[in-house]
This record gives sequence, C-alpha cells and structure tokens, in this order.
Amino acid sequence: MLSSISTSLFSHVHHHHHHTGFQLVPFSLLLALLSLIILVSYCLNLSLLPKLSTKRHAALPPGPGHSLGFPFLGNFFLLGHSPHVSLRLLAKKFGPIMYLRLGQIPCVVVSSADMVRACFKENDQAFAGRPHYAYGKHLMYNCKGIGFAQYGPRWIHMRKICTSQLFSAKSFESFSHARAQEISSMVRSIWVAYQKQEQVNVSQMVFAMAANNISNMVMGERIVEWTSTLTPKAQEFKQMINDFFWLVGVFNLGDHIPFLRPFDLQGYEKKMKQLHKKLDAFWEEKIQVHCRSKCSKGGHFLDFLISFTASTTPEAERLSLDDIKGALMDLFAAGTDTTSVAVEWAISEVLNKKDVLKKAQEELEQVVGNTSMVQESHLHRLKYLQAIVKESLRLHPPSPLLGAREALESCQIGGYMIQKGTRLIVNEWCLGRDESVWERPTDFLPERFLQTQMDVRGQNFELIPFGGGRRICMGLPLALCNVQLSLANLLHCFDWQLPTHQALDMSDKFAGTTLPEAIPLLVIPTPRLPKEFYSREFTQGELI
Ligand code: HEM
Repeated sequence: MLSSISTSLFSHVHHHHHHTGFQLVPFSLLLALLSLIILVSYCLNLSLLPKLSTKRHAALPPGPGHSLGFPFLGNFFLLGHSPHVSLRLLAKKFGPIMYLRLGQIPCVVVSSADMVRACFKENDQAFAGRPHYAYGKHLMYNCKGIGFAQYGPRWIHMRKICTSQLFSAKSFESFSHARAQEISSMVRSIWVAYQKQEQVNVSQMVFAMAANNISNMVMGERIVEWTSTLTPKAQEFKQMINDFFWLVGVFNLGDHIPFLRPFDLQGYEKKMKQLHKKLDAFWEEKIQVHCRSKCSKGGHFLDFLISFTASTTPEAERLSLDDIKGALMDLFAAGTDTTSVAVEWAISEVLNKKDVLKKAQEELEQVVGNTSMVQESHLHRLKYLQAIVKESLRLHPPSPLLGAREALESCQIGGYMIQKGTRLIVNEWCLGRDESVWERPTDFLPERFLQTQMDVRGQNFELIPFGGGRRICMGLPLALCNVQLSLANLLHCFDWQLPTHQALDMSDKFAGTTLPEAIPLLVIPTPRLPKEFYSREFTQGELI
C-alpha cells in the first residue's frame, strides 16, 4: 500500500515538474513524512475517515468512503492525472452525486444536469463560495480580484465594476473595432507563416488574439506582438499563465491536511511565491506606466480602476493596488488559455471531419462571401458554426471541472445533506458525455444543436462550459465572441493540412485547471480567398 502511495505521489509531482520546468521538490522528505504518518495512524488504528464520516453517515451522498481512501489523505489518489475521467468512472459506480474526502476536506462531486441545477439554481447562493487555498493567498494577493475572491460585498463590487465597464452591451460593442483588428492581424500572421512555409500553432495564435483583446479593453494597448510565432516575451507571458493555472489545480497537501500547512512538503507554495514575484512585477509595471503617463484622461479600464484608489472614494468602494492587480490577473488568466484551448479543440474536430468542414465553409461562403473576412455582425447568421462551437465545448470543456466552489451554508442536494465548508466539484466533462442526455455522446455531431434552443450560457444545465449561477464566467460575451470569430476566420480564410498523413491525435492532458490537447495542434495553412486579399495592407474598412 505504501508503495502505491509513493508511486502515485511520485508520478504526480514528477509529471508536473517536466511540465513547468520548476525545480525538483524535496521529495524524499515528503515521502518519509507521509509514510510515517500513515504507518503511525494504522498502528494506532487512528483512521480518520471512518471516524469522521460515521457521525453523519446516513445523510451523506454515497461515495467510495474509507474503503478506497487513506487516513489523512482521504480519496485523493482516486483522482489521478485525469481527474475528469476518474471522477466520471466513480460517478458511474456511485451516482450523480457522491461524497469524497480530499485530505481532510469533505467534497461533493456532481455529474448530472439535475444535480447541477440543484446546486447552481436552487442553492445558488449556498454554493457561491470559493475555497480559501494557498494559491489564493500567494498568487491572488490574498484572494483579491474576482475569480478567487470570497463571496461577499467586495466580490460584488469588483464584479460589478468589471461587468459594467467591460461587458455591458454598450461597452462590449465599443471594442468591436479593436477586436476586428486583432482578428485581421491573426489572419495576416498566418498568411506570413504560409509564405514562409511555416507550420501554424493554432493555440498560440488564438492565445495572442485573446490576450490582446483583453489588454486593448483594459489598457488600450496590445500585450502580444503579432508575428508568425510568439515572440520570446509573449511565450514567457503564456508560460506564466500556464504555470498559474497549474498551481491553482495542484493538490497542495497543506490545503487539505491543515497540520501539514506550515511545512509546504511538496514545495508548491514556494513555487507560488516565485511565480507571484514575476507576475507582480509585470502588473506593477503596467500600472506604473498608466499612472505616469496620466492616461486617466484616456479613460482606459485600468485608469478607471486606479481612480478608485483615491482617498476620496468611500471606503467600501475604495480599491487597493492589490485589488487592481488581482483583477488584472483574473482577466488575463481567465480569458486567454481557456479561449485558445477551446479553439484548438474546435478546429481539430472540424479538421477530423471533412463533411463538417465542408458544411462550415459552405455556410461561410454563403453568409460572408469570399472577398471579406468574417465580422462580428455575421455571427448570428452562422448557425452551423455556432453549432460547431457548442458541440466542441460539449466534448471538450476548456475547464472540465469548472471553478472550485465551497458551500457557504449547509443545504440539501438530491435528498442528501451537504455540510457548510464542503467543496463542490462539478464534472462538466462528464455532463457533456451523459448517455441519458446525448445520443452517440462521443461522436462530434454539430447537427444535434441545429434543432434545439440549447445554449451554453448557463441556462441549460446539461451544457455549462462557463459554469452557472452567480459565479458564472464573467467574460462569457467576450469568450463566445472570441471563439466563434476566430474559428470562423480560420476556416474561412484558410484551408488546413496536417503535417503528417496520420489522423489527429485527440487525446487530452489535464493541465491543473484547463484541458488542452496532449499534443499541440500544428497545421499548414493554404489561403482560400483571392491572393490580393492577403497581400493588401490590413487597414480598417478594407479588410474588416
Ligand atoms: C472559452 C473561454 C472561456 C471559458 C471556457 C471560461 C470558463 C469559465 C469557467 C468554467 C468559470 C468558473 C465558473 C464557475 O465557477 O461556475 C469561469 C469564471 C470566470 N471567467 Fe471565464 N471562461 C472563458 C473566458 C473568459 C474570458 C474571456 C474572461 C474575461 C476576460 C473570463 C473571466 C472569468 C472570470 C473573471 C471568472 C470568475 C467569476 C467569478 O468567480 O465570479 N473568462 N470561466
């Protein structure tokens, strides 16, 4: 048993070590201590699991319990490297609501639309909390910002500021011109790659577009330069975002076994602090530049945020620098990787299915014609393209377990008792493959969405890639627009070939929070539109 623990633990840490290039953690120490704890607890027959659960056993949802758990560590090892898959297998055995223990933290996993509705609609407020973990402390300025902030007046205030300034219909529309420019720059860069006979890393291209869309809105400038591949600086930025999401997703022993917290046995908290230093310097510089250049009159969102730091602002509304940096972190982290993962999967699925590709391109030709790029105003008429995006989000939700939630009060779900402080995991990946909802669930069939009103905006609990309830993705309008518009233009402006004749490898690799393709998609573009289209200067009006 001990060896199986050490193997999984080892492979877990080792795996991520490669992923991020961080230094190896003091591993032997960790193993020795864990083995000791487990040995002692078994010798003394101290198994915490049965003890804690017997008290309220009758009311708890079913689950693997102590039969598949370890003292102190609970059921953590059932999660493995692909928790979305492991949890789905467990749900097949224990049902759509089940109870686990991650370390000492009680945890409820829901895997059906009915259970999700019970959590996100009937008990929306009860589940509006986020757990308070080390990443919130080290990476998010002690849970500032929006995504990792505790539910309460500050979160409401921050979310309101962002939503009203960035995502209200009027403000969103006011940035459509800037978004169009980013899309045409992306098309242009791909055309340059074609001329240089380079392969295109779709995910990187879309990442650049998504990052620039946010940074145009927030700071009135691009954050990533447009070239046919990401510049080293841009790659470093992308790596920071990837590391951020990875550290948010790791199982940090200290978060789940309180008495281990001071020891940081896996070294994750150290890594969080290191990453935080880099990120903080990055945001600090952006903020200083804005303060110095007195852009406040320019009226970018960042200047608007800075204006809230004034001592004349009522205290309940006043923002600190940390609040602002937290919000920046939220916007850039939440809005970049997720978007590029979504588009990468969508285009891979389409390239795998020639009939879908053909239908999509026919629709584009009909609605857009072949002398213009796809514009936002075309999107509502591109019904098949929208269906492709939904179908791809169904099979490949970019954030397969959504965001971590915590019960703020005790409540009942499906007749079971959920105690305050319980962590909620929604397995969205499992929802999208539910045989009782979807016919031929593993097949990519956009047609299934043509005859239904079902949408991804949090109203249909069968399909919630953006979450639901009051913690639903704040950037949903931008997210959908980014995904649809970039996919549409990639398919409209280019034909794509795979570098090899082999079929695409569609396996995934859990990256802590997001679920990208295991092997990044590289493709060879060929222009589809008349040659003059690409060689013209990309100026407003002509191309967009
Ligand atoms: C395809 C792209 C995207 C996907 C799949 C996605 C998905 C999600 C998910 C699953 C959550 C957690 C919801 C929950 O806990 O129920 C979330 C939260 C969030 N998203 Fe997105 N997102 C995307 C793009 C964006 C963009 C573009 C932005 C903004 C620039 C954004 C900003 C946020 C924020 C701030 C939160 C935290 C909300 C809160 O806790 O109140 N997201 N997103």
